[in-house]
Amino acid sequence: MNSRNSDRRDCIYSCTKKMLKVPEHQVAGHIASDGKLGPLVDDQGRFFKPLQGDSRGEHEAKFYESFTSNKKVPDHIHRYFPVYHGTQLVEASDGSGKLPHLVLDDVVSGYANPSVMDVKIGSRTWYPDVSEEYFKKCIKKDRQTTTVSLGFRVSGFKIFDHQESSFWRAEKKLVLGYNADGARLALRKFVSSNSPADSNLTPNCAFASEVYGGCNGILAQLLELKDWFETQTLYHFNSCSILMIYENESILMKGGDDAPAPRAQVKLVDFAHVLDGNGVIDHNFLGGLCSFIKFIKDILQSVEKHDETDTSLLENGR
Ligand SMILES: O=P(O)(O)O[C@@H]1[C@@H](OP(=O)(O)O)[C@H](OP(=O)(O)O)[C@H](O)[C@H](OP(=O)(O)O)[C@H]1OP(=O)(O)O
Ligand SMILES: Nc1ncnc2c1ncn2[C@@H]1O[C@H](COP(=O)(O)OP(=O)(O)O)[C@@H](O)[C@H]1O
Repeated sequence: MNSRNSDRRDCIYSCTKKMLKVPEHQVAGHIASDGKLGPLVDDQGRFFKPLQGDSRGEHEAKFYESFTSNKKVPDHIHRYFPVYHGTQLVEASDGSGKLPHLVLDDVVSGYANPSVMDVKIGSRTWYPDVSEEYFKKCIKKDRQTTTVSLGFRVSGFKIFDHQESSFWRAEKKLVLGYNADGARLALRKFVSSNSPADSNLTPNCAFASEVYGGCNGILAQLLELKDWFETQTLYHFNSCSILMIYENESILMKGGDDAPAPRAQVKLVDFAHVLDGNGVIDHNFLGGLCSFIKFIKDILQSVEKHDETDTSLLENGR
């Protein structure tokens, strides 16, 4: 491919003449490659998600409009959602001309080398009144993945590999084939410093305490979300994902004067299937979230146990 063609593929100009690119850190969903329709990002920290057909896009835009102005949602919960900046006509990634896109904050834009994981929450991705065809498609995938058995499934992830100074991306086919052990291993691998590419290595969970643990870590954020989900009856978050993001360079610099915090973040994304809660708890999301939290807690406990054993061996001079 000559460089002009490759420039055309990766860089698309919007109506405002801002350079838009295929997101480097997208880990799941529809991807804007090979002439397909998918999200784009600019260099100002904005994420442009094309409104999907068959009303899903309109539905997601309506959710953001409602959620953004909903005074019943506490401020500390708003921070778990990407900031919404309305919709905008943008040159679509599939070359089909200008299409409406949701304009969102790009939640990974502040990171140089983010590790990112998308986990779809809930023990079912279908919901009442969907078409028979959609129901069948969803239930098939829900049974084939850990959605039914665990109440969540890993949809995709990438890790910044320090040894190689490059990103390692989990293969989508393998990720969708995980059973409970596979999901557990992926969650351990996500916070490990040993080579993700080597499937024979046991993940060392070197970053687990800093990323999953601590008062600002992933677990604390998930627990804050759980608190809200235990009482909120405003929305039902069908087929919605939790994104986990952190930067591991900062952890490796620990102890250094300039060492920044790992900035472990939880964000919720994908609201194409959100329904009104109608005064009913979102049991599907809440149940999945509790199960996911248990997996994260178990990893933290196993790391703490390991550290305690090391300390007692040292104290006993062994
Ligand atoms: O197209 P597929 O089969 O990859 O399915 C998409 C899912 O990919 P998956 O293979 O489960 O990781 C995809 O899941 P992720 O975002 O990858 O977790 C979505 O569920 C997507 O539907 P929607 O945009 O939320 O309405 C799904 O898209 P639709 O097929 O519903 O358009
Ligand atoms: N606001 C955002 N900022 C950065 N990345 C995002 C944002 N929203 C979604 N993503 C990335 O795009 C992926 C797919 O998003 P999603 O909304 O689920 O799309 P789809 O509807 O195609 O499944 C996520 O896994 C994440 O990597």
